[in-house]
Amino acid sequence: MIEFDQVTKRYPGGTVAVDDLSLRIPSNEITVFVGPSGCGKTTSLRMINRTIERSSGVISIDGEDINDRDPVTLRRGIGYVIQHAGLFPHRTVADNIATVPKLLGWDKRKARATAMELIERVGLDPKLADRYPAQLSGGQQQRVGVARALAADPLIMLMDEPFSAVDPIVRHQLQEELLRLQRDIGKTIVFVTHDIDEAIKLGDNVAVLRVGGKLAQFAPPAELLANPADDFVESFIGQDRGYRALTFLPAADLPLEAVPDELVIDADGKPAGWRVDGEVKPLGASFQRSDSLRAALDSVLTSPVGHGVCVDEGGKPVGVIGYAAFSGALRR
Ligand SMILES: Nc1ncnc2c1ncn2[C@@H]1O[C@H](COP(=O)(O)OP(=O)(O)OP(=O)(O)O)[C@@H](O)[C@H]1O
Repeated sequence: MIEFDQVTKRYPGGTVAVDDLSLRIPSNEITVFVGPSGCGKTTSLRMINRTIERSSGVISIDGEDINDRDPVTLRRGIGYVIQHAGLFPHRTVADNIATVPKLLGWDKRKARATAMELIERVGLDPKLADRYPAQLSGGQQQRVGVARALAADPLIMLMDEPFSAVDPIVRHQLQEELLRLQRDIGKTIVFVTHDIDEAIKLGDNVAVLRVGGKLAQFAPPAELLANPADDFVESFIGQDRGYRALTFLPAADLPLEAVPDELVIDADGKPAGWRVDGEVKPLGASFQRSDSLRAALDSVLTSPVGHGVCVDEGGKPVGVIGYAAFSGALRR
């Protein structure tokens, strides 16, 4: 766990970039710092690896004050990914990735083998290993940046707007890959973005900061969407928060109604459609208990009779729901 305890950063000249910040960043999860430009996100992030020194308060990692650690060793144990990847232009992809292993004195063969393994892990073609950064697309460069940060197998990864400089489609892919990668590696990731949608998509927890470096709210995405702490958080989240919250809430608690006779069941016991005025109409989408409320609502919206079908893992119907099931869903 990384803990901020009443941390303040005052730059020479008097700007208070971070003001009395206290929060606990859980291990093995993604925590996102989000907020408008100048609210102190980068400053907060960089105080963790001491590339910026705090003015007061304490930042600790697993209970140990980071100021008691040697900054160089501290930094080697913390991966760091920035916008535009920040790759060394005169080093190949493999050599860029092997930067920290080499600094740590690994032999060449081991460093190369680790680089090749990471190239595949972040979804890059191994043929790119001997290219230079300028010969890669923006999205590929970011993947190399992530691979480089992972090379020494750090417990913590700091990511500062890593996906901001690529187009929306590549950005979406990189976000998906980060989530996939994180399911395997389970690092403690602190991620900075100004994009609330990115924060909600990636974060297990989201810290919303306001200008002046004050924490406005620290909560999981579903909680943020359902219960914004104040008007600032609400307006920062933007429109459709009720609808967006459905993605994070489980369908498991929805009250199911009995399967009605109008549901047509095929020879395998699976739902095949709805009988409406003597005709069989297509079923629409079905959902499982383990899906989100969004999937459940989709099943209602796509049903010809306004009833979504809940199926078990074998695809057999266990009950149905109507629109009324969603009333008050966010207030539970
Ligand atoms: N080296 C510095 N010297 C003086 N003031 C600074 C310095 N670095 C940042 N600041 C100021 O501190 C405040 C917070 O900056 P910071 O870069 O942490 O914000 P941010 O939320 O990451 O912004 P952005 O989204 O625009 O990158 C800003 O007002 C900024 O101008």
